[in-house]
Amino acid sequence: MSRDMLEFNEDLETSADYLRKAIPLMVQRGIPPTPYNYALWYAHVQGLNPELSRELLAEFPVSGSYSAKKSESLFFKYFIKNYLPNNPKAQNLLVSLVAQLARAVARNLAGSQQYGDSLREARQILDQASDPMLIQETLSQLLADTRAVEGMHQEFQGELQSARDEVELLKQELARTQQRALVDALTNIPNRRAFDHALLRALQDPEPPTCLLLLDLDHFKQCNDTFGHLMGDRVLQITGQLLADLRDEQVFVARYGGEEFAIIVEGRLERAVALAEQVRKQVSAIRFRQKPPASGVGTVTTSIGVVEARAHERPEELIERADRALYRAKSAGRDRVEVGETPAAD
Ligand SMILES: Nc1nc2c(ncn2[C@@H]2O[C@H](COP(=O)(O)OP(=O)(O)OP(=O)(O)O)[C@@H](O)[C@H]2O)c(=O)[nH]1
Repeated sequence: MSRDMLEFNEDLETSADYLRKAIPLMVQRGIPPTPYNYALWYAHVQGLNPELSRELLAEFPVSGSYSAKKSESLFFKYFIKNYLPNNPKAQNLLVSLVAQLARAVARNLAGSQQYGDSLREARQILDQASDPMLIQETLSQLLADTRAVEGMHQEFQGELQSARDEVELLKQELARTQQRALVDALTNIPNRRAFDHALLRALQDPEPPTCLLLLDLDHFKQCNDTFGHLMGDRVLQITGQLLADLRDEQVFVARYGGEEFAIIVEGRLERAVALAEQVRKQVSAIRFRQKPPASGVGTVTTSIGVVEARAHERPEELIERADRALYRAKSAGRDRVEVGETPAAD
């Protein structure tokens, strides 16, 4: 989870406790109970985002004056923009959820205040009353008020529960969005962005060594020109599927872009080279047909550059070396695997 993310997965008791802590802080500063403000101060007492807390306390000191604009911009910064990037559906859901919760809290607060008043009133009467009828009446009234407030709290708990359910739906929606952002739409395998993350992660751990394979389909322009762009897409999909079938704990595959693919192997160079040879052969075995009335059968080959990472090598350096090896494979006639300089060459 990025440190910008705010999570709301506490149980009912804890969330009610957070609200109880947030409200006096808002009252102290004369902050109106708007949805934005509830969300901000709730997140502050939750204490999970020190940056938000710092900024909130700096913008709204006890003696300072309230500004709706400032509060709105903080809400957008910490909730909408960072929490749900590029997902208007989830953003709208979140806004309506906060508004709904704020209404529930306001109702609950007003009810509690009324109950407090009726308790005080009852106490005054009981302190002075000597008439048993009046005492009886006051106690009955108190009992009725207590029941009413109990009911109201139950309703509030129900509203908190339904808010929790909605937050759960929002989280699932967010997870789906994040997942979609990491998958290539045509081949359904991880995309360049996912590859960047995976390579960075792999390089952080020196053991086992990390190898990188860069694959580029040969003369793919010609394939598109002869068989049509749709068939070209199909070839990319088949290649993606073929690579996906190679995946295991140590092998990560991705569409690197266009007609290029990448494979990260967490293991020795020998294993990576063997895998590259296997892929090269499998790709060259792919057959595809022109649409009737044409009857040509197409084949495709691939050139592959393979390198093993050096100690502390940065991703861009490793990619650059794999790219150089790939370029050599192309220059040497294509449909071949070229291995970059080994770590020992340094
Ligand atoms: N069908 C299809 N073609 C694509 C896609 N992405 C890139 N291409 C095509 O891939 C071709 C790549 O061509 P070039 O970079 O000239 O390379 P090449 O023809 O493969 O030749 P070499 O790499 O030198 O062997 C271009 O014609 C692109 O239009 C895609 O998603 N679908």
